[in-house]
Amino acid sequence: MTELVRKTAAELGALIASGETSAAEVAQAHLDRIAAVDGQVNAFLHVDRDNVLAQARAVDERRASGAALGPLAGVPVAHKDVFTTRDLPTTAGSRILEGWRPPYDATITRRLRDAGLVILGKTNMDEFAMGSSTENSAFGTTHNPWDLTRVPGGSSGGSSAAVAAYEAPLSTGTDTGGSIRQPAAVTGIVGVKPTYGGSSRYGVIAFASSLDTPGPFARTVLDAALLHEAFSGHDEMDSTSIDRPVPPVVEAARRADVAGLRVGVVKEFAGDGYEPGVSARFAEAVELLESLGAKVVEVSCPHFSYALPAYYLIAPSEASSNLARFDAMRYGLRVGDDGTRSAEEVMALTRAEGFGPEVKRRIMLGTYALSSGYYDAYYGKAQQVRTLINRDFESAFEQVDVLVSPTTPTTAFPIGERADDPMAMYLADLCTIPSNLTGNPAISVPCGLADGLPVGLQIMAPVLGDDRVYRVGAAVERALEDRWGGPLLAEAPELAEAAK
Ligand SMILES: NC(=O)C[C@H](N)C(=O)O
Repeated sequence: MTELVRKTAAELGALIASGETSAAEVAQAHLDRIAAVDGQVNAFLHVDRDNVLAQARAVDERRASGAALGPLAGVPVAHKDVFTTRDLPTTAGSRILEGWRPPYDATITRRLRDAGLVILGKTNMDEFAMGSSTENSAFGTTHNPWDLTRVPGGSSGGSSAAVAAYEAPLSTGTDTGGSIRQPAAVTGIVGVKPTYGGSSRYGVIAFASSLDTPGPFARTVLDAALLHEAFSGHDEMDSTSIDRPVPPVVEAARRADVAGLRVGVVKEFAGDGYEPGVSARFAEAVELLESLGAKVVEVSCPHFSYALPAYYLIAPSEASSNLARFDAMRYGLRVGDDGTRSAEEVMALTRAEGFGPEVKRRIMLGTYALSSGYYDAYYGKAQQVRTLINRDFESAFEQVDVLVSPTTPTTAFPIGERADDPMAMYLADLCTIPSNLTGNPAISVPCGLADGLPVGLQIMAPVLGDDRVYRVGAAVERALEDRWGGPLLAEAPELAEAAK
């Protein structure tokens, strides 16, 4: 592994800006790393080497011609395969979109291109972002770089694995119920769910539109903040985009202090179902915050226990509506269209073959929850629970500045362990779902190892208080790195590199 792929995005940006290295060299180093390890990790679904090098050379030319470029110009980024890219396929991990080439870029894709970031490729994911392990991808499972027999989390597991395996310094994901924070936690990296509406959903293939939130993955809190800042800001193409200044996340990540901050420990997120190693690392992180000058109190959020069941009514309901667009006429797969069948028959055959079992399960759940006679009992009730969870957050944030919990109750589980047990899979998002239901920002930062596997600390803040999660996350990162003598990821076993 070359030194270049171990650098942070901030370091790479500075090295490229000073001319010590070029965007082309950085891109080549990452392409070599992908070639050497992705056969084992399977983080990427699409990589177009020539296109990567052409993008990098174009950035080097822009710089040579004196163009003013941002701090991440020339730095590679990998996109979850749910962001449309006009020069690469976009499948959302589904057979139904296999081979689809979007005619346009998502706003986030376009903004990062304009800022000079180089798109390395598209990463694997659970089909339509439904899952917590990437095992629901139609294109094979991604492996956790810490232990290749385990999952990298999900649904954005390709993006977390790519960053943890040094195949990319930065990646994007989407978090509907935890799909950025949970994979970040179990691969020992940083992942952020911004405030809902703070990151554009335009060109992001929709799962549950009132919950879907694009966000960054990185190996440091500062890198995540730099990426967050680079793609954020109001987007008139997304009707739920917030027209307010972007919270000062980079400044907050540099500030990295917690003195005088009030930190609330969520009482409901402990006990049965939490691995002892996860609870122990979490308790130590809370002590650390106290030793850094934070005032720690326990806070009760009584309705958080209903978040998971409410989510599994709301998210499938929205999905059943959003996924109706895959009708065999407009995009991707078309099965049985031999001139003898009606459009309805072709649609039914295509959807039966094109969607995997988890997607079908959710379409059925959602269609049922929205059906006449059941709507008020299920969907309507779940929306009321959402209001109660929002009130829990509001009253908590009258007492404290941030809330903390473990990101997910367990470390990375073995591939196959939960594949046939959807309920066990859903529990991975127990602690992350409340902030999706209400739009609050939250981060996961590494807080240690349990039996050799990474544990994540979740920090949640009030809506539009994204800077606060970066400030506290960076303080924890700095203090733990001082204690450990370096980043947690340095503890990960080296992956064997395939010969060229
Ligand atoms: N997509 C997500 O953010 C969450 C979740 N694991 C789900 O399956 O719905």
